[in-house]
Amino acid sequence: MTAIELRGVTKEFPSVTAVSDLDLTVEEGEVYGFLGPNGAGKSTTIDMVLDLVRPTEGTVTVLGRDATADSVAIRRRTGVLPDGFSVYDRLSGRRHVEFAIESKEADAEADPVLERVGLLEDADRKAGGYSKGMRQRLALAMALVGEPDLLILDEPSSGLDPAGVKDMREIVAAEAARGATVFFSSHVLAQVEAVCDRVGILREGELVAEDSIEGLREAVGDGETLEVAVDDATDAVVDAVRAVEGVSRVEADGAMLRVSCDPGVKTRVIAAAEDAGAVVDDFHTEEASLEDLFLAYTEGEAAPTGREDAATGEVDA
Ligand SMILES: Nc1ncnc2c1ncn2[C@@H]1O[C@H](COP(=O)(O)OP(=O)(O)OP(=O)(O)O)[C@@H](O)[C@H]1O
Repeated sequence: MTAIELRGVTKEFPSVTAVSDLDLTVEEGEVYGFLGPNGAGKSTTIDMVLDLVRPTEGTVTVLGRDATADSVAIRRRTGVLPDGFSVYDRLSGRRHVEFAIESKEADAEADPVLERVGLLEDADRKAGGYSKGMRQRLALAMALVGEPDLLILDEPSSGLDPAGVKDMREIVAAEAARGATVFFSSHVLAQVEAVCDRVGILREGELVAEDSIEGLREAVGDGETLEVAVDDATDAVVDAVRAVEGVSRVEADGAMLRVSCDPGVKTRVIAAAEDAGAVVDDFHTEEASLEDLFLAYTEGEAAPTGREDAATGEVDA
């Protein structure tokens, strides 16, 4: 069974098409990162999965059920951490979790889940006095109630300090290990890289890439940057390196050369620099960061070749 399946889903608002003919499949047990720039249609997609918004066209199936017809049953097996969660100021943290237990009719106690998110000591305080990070931990606690089959986390690390981000990452890993599916939308790309098996990148309502991070790196192609520390990055050295086959770009910053090149031409780059009179002190390669990949897929003409294949999921990981 797939956890989330969208087929030909379009959502038109009066002035904008937020999601356009979207096909998306999230397998059971998968941690799926959902990325895209502002306004790409991520929240609208999540809202359709949760039946808060109805598609103009297409079908949404969640945990094997129709998202519209069976929304109550789906909600009972789904934990949601919404973007911009607001607390009931006068209720305690514990009361919030109890409320989640009651509304899901879960056979669960509040304290273990409060402890899991690090809020047990503050559980009896009014949530109105919680810090932003504490509110986010509370939202996560409510999402975790009743061991849901599907966790939908919209910007889960928002407002969390580094310790909170680490806790959240460990909780996502533990939930996945227990067999839950996690659908994770985020702008914090390092988070996505750390926890997700696969990512989908949405752009103007369409899925422009879907693969493992590794697969996306390969699809982008020239994902490698070689940093070479030399005694003196003269014009002659830069020109010699630029002339090496497989080098697409060279930047000189003081005594540091940054070389964008195909994998496998490293040795020739170093040799060319030395032949041109440079003394190479040190070198190392950097893989394309997720930021680089994200920009490559979402910014205008810079979209990489292979994107069309990636969009149909045909790029091998
Ligand atoms: N209720 C609505 N009425 C009209 N337009 C809407 C509505 N909800 C969303 N939109 C529009 O649909 C498009 C997609 O918005 P959406 O909130 O889904 O994007 P997003 O990827 O979640 O963005 P962000 O990262 O900024 O939260 C935007 O152009 C937005 O203005």
